[in-house]
Amino acid sequence: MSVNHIGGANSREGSEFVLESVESGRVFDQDRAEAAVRELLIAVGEDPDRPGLIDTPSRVARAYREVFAGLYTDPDSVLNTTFDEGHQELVLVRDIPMYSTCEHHLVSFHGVAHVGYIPGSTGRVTGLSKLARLVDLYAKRPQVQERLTSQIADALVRKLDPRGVIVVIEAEHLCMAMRGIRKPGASTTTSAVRGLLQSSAASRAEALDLILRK
Ligand SMILES: Nc1nc2c(ncn2[C@@H]2O[C@H](COP(=O)(O)OP(=O)(O)OP(=O)(O)O)[C@@H](O)[C@H]2O)c(=O)[nH]1
Ligand SMILES: [Zn+2]
Repeated sequence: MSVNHIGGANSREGSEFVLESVESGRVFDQDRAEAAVRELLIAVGEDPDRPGLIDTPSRVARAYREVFAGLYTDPDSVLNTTFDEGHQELVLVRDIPMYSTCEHHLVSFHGVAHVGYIPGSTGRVTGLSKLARLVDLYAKRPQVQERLTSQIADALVRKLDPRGVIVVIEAEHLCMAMRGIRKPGASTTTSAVRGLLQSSAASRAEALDLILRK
């Protein structure tokens, strides 16, 4: 058996990879997930043995494994590539497509994330793609939008020691669109600001202007 923190600690004790949750230490269990989906189909009044559904439990289990892949990845491993550019101003990646899963209803909320930071005194920066990887990692967990936003900001603070961080997420929650209150098109915006982008209204306004500019 081996434990795989994708992109992180990766030990091999056999031929099979086991995905272990970074937070809980529990592993992804394909058989258990399949059994649970089969039970759910029965519970809603379906016949899981009819031809159209026969492969659905294993398919859904594999899909969940992918949708929750961020549980098995160490966030600190994502920002391991850093380089000193001496850059002291804002670095901002806008409109990063984001798909996450609402932990209350296990349906998608999706939209875009904007991630920016002002490097620390050393001017150390990270690869631009790493910002999108960080969004992906935290999005691919059972989430609420507020926590997702904060976790991205806090990981950047931890790893880059920046002067400031700003994360803004705009998303539509399918649990509000396809059921419940049924308000398709309603959009939720959350932000997390740290350091200079929290303490300086002028710096924050400048960053927000760049983020929200169409
Ligand atoms: N703050 C926050 N709320 C969320 C998020 N995702 C879903 N929710 C809300 O979580 C709440 C769960 O409320 P409950 O009353 O326990 O569940 P429910 O009966 O299904 O609620 P309704 O969706 O209003 O039908 C709902 O109001 C959802 O809109 C999120 O990311 N952040
Ligand atoms: Zn929900």
